[in-house]
Amino acid sequence: MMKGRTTMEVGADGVAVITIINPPVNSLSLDVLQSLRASFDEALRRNDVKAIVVTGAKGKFSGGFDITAFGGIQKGKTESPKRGYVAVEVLTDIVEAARKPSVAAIDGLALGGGLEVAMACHARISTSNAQLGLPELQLGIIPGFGVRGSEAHDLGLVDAVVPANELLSTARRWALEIVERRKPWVSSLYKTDKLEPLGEAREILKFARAQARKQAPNLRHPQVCIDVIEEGIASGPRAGLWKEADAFEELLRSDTCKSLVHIFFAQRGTSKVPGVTDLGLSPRRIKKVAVIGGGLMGSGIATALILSSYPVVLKEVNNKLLEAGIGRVKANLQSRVKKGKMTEEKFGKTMSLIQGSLDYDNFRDVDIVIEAVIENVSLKQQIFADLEKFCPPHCILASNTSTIDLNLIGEKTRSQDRIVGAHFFSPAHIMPLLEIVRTQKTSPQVIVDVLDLGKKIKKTPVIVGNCTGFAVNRMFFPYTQAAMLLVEHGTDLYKIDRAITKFGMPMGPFRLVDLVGFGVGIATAMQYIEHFPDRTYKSMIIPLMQEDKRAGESTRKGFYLYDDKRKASPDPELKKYIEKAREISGISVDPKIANLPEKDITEMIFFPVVNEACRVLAEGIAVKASDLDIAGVMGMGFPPYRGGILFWADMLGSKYIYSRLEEWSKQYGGFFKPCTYMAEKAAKGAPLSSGPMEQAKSRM
Ligand SMILES: C[C@H](O)CC(=O)SCCNC(=O)CCNC(=O)[C@H](O)C(C)(C)COP(=O)(O)OP(=O)(O)OC[C@H]1O[C@@H](n2cnc3c(N)ncnc32)[C@H](O)[C@@H]1OP(=O)(O)O
Repeated sequence: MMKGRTTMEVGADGVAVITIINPPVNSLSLDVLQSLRASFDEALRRNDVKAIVVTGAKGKFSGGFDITAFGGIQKGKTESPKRGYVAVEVLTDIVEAARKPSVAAIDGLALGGGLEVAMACHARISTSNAQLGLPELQLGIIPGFGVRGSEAHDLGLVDAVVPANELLSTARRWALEIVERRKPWVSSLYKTDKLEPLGEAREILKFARAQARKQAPNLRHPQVCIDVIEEGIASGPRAGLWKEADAFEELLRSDTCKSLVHIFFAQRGTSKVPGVTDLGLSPRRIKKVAVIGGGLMGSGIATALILSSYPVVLKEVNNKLLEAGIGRVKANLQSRVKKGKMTEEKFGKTMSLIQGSLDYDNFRDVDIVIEAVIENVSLKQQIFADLEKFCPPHCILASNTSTIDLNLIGEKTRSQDRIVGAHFFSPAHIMPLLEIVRTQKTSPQVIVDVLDLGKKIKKTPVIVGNCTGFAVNRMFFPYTQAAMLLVEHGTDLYKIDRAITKFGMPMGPFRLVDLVGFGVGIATAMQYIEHFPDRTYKSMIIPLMQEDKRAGESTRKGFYLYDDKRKASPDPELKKYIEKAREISGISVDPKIANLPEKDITEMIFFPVVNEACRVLAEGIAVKASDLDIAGVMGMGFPPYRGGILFWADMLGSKYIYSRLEEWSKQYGGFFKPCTYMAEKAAKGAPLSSGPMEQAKSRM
């Protein structure tokens, strides 16, 4: 079956309009490229065609090369096109070198290969809002940036910006004016007016290389991108094109590219949930939201909502707390103003969307309530019973709890079908993940509504089942515990944080505990001790430190010491707490663990996380492995270029991970014991992400 095509219509003015058609984003499949080539051949052959306009159907120029084709090439199922086929043969030798001029008419988007098609034309006309960019670095290939049409005009990337309804007529006229030599006939490939002399260019590239190394030390493709640019500048455009073709072929097969392409589709796949999103339900419109609790989480959630233009009622129990809550929202927005991301006018408008309240009077017309009070079961039960009385019967009742069973929260109501978890990650107006927790009674309509709200406030929603810690906190509880175990057995704690940040996490486990605060750390550890006693590593390090009034960054002392600027530095005093903790647990320093190489540190920290992710998958808490990959990337900052926790694990192989965990569990105890699911996968040499073998008893 053909995957996309182009059409060509020749007008009385002698302009052939070639339209790319491949919904939903007019991506450039090989079929589209073949057809583009055929349309160009025909336009060049026909005597009634003087000039060409290239555009995309339904207001989108093109979203770039067809990413779905990458998977086939990477797995060796489909052949990749001949070396240089796209960039040299089609775009340069047919489009750019054509005897008749072409103009790109760009609306919506021109990304990646889409922008390259536009660049191969001899002029570009765009709408002011069109999105132009080369986002390929995000896929592990080259290169990457993006601008809007009007900015592209300032940069000289497009030649004119016009309203959408004048786009085609302007492009046609422009194309004819090139024929008549009233407008310049420009080949982008040979343009040099923005290039510095070679020596200077090399200095700039050297600087760019250093910057890229600093920002992305684990990534090779940004460096390759710079190599290709240098080749183009030093040896000429065609040499650059061929180097690009070779680099593309190589990078396409890299683990980084495979991981990032996986993340691209996994992210879009989180909102596809069998039995929920395939029932034909449309999301109901949410006009007004209430948030209960103006603490750190509540104020962050309220900020996220008003930033996306939702009117919000923020409820607190007294004036003082209410003022503090609204003050936090204000501070969140002010920080955007300071960074130049928000104008004063927009600040005022956004703040006007929030209304404080001390009672439920303003709850009579809200469509969803998000409760974000402290983690106290009876308090939450009371709130939900009140909500049932004061809110309209259609209103969704959501809780931001990170640990408490939702069935328990809704126990005193008859509204179980509209109770749902909306678990945000702190800071809620910044972190991109939203865990939507459903119980067996939550109605699909409610889930569809919350999914839609999540997307509207620019979160990536992941739907999970109800259990202690849900998906993210549950998968990652062994992250800190493994770190404590290693320290008690002799690894230097700062070495652990260094190894883990080198791996690509935004911060190591100790820096993270400092940030979260020891109070929260101990409270959640208690939950794990209660619910997963067989595999919780109990260390006294944190409680001992807390007794000494060290409670993390907020007290300026935790595993690190913090100065006025929140800069962390190691503290030699920690030794005494670690030694005391060892005394209590009866553990002595193991020379092997004291001298662990970084690779082993990383594995001993992350394989228990993989193990727990397997349990979450086997229990049906997540619908599919890729949802857990996204949850870890968006909620914990697991490096996307490693594809997410289970994707990464599968690259190492289930057998290897299982054997390492087995070995450690014999030496260091049940904390490392591989779960049954992993044992079964390893025995068959099957990928961990392949899902439960028997129908898992779904907890959703
Ligand atoms: C040779 C070149 O250098 C190589 C390349 O061109 S590589 C490709 C470069 N292009 C990109 O990276 C763009 C990737 N796409 C995007 O950023 C976004 O999808 C977008 C901005 C185009 C649209 O975003 P949005 O409107 O939010 O819709 P979104 O849900 O992301 O996409 C809609 C659908 O189009 C698909 N899609 C988007 N871009 C695609 C592409 N380039 N190829 C194939 N499918 C694509 C998505 O998978 C999704 O499919 P689904 O409905 O089955 O889930």
